[in-house]
Amino acid sequence: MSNIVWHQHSIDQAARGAQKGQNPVLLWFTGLSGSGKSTLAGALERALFEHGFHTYLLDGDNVRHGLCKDLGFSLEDRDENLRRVGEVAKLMVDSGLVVLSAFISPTREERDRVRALFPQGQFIEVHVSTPLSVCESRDPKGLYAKARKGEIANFTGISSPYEVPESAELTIDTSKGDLETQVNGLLAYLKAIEVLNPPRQIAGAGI
Ligand SMILES: Nc1ncnc2c1ncn2[C@@H]1O[C@H](COP(=O)(O)OS(=O)(=O)O)[C@@H](OP(=O)(O)O)[C@H]1O
Ligand SMILES: Nc1ncnc2c1ncn2[C@@H]1O[C@H](COP(=O)(O)OP(=O)(O)O)[C@@H](O)[C@H]1O
Repeated sequence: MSNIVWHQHSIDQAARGAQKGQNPVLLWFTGLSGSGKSTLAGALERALFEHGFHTYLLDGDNVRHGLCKDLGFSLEDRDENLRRVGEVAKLMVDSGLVVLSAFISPTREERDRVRALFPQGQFIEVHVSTPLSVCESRDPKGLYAKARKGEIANFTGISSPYEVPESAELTIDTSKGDLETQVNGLLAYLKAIEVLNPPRQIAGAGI
């Protein structure tokens, strides 16, 4: 690595964000399987998209079909999964996007490693805190039933740990309230931290 020097290009993250009329951030949804990460992140992305914002949603199930198709669910493989996702999310934020991600991301160390890739305030951890009992009763993919029967090894919450975040920016339990209220709460948060209402002018660009 010592022979590789960072090349600073003239178009930077601030310019790309300003062109899109937004301040780029990463919204990191973490929680048990079935807690509602994909549903919440998907509904928030739709609301942002419909308001004209430029977004991208990285979803665990989808990323594991391509970029991370070689990885399983040991703690080492999850670490590598989240390392790759963190780096991809960083590039996407650098491109000026509002990035959303939906990964179980079961350990504090993994989540903090991704957080450390970003300046203060740009990584927003959303703990989807729906209790295990509710996630298990939902079981939309039948995975909990299989895990209980021992047919899936290392299943989060059953035979593999989930470490509850200690300092998430937001916590949402999807067994309480409705999706619309939860999405409105997220939008209000993004508005309060000025992701949604930055100046749109690019100084000196003549446009
Ligand atoms: N052993 C085991 N444990 C947990 N989850 C499992 C497992 N095997 C398969 N699945 C399915 O994979 C989805 C989780 O992938 P992630 O990339 O989000 O996991 S991780 O962040 O690397 O821990 C997860 O998707 P979600 O239900 O959307 O969370 C499951 O459908
Ligand atoms: N906000 C919500 N309110 C009520 N039920 C929800 C909500 N979000 C998800 N669900 C239910 O939970 C199930 C799992 O949601 P999903 O988004 O796939 O979770 P995850 O991505 O965390 O695995 C869905 O099929 C749905 O029935």
